[in-house]
Amino acid sequence: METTGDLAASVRSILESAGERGGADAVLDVDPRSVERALERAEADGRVPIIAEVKPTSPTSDGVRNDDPATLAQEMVAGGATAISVLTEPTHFGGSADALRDVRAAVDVPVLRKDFVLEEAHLDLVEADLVLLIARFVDDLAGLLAAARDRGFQVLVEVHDRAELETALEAGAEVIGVNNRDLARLEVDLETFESVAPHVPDDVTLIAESGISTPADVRRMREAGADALLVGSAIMDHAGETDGDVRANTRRLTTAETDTT
Ligand SMILES: O=C(O)c1ccccc1NCC(=O)[C@H](O)[C@H](O)COP(=O)(O)O
Repeated sequence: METTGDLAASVRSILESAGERGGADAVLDVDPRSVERALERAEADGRVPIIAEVKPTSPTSDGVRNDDPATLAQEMVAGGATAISVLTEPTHFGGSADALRDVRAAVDVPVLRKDFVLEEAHLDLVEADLVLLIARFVDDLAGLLAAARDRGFQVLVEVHDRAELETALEAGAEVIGVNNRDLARLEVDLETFESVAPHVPDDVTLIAESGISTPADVRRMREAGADALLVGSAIMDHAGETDGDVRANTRRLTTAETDTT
């Protein structure tokens, strides 16, 4: 696992906290909502498949939103979101397992657990339909992927470059996210997705992550091959530039391919 290399101080701190967090007493047995079917439904409806993220704050956010996570998620679904991502990391993102439980009970779309899962016991914190594994931070990606699937989770493996993509493919990942955020400087660059996407096999579900703000960004990522897009900040609007209307912010992105005005 990469812990000391070229990483922002906040990311090193996130990893330290993650390493100290325990697991749970029982091994989970999840009955997941299908991500593939949710994507098919969105495409059939003419909605851009957006995974909208309940992200109270983050090291790069301009503020904190303390709204009820379940209400936020319902508003995102009303705006056309295909799935919901919920941060469960507590110390840097304001997330919690309870938030994810509440969200999953309040919506009927798949819910992604967004966290820094480093070892098998971390998987058992809370049920979700999809769990994130970050290729760079996991020692035995194939082993953790298998452990997650054994519990019933679908797995999103996050990569940032070609080498991490190869690691993910060798481990058997079927859903891959390319993170446009560079974890050394925490800057986003949509060219990251554009440079990695052509090397992803067609049978992999491909997700563009981070830094997607506008309908033009959505169209750009879709043209580069994204089957779905993970969006947090532009929907949460921590700075309150859009009156915090997450339904409208989600709708602006889910309609990006039909409303080009
Ligand atoms: O968002 C951050 O500030 C951040 C900092 C350090 C590590 C990870 C971080 N974000 C995690 C994510 O993957 C994003 O929340 C997600 O991709 C959505 O990104 P965005 O739409 O840019 O909020």
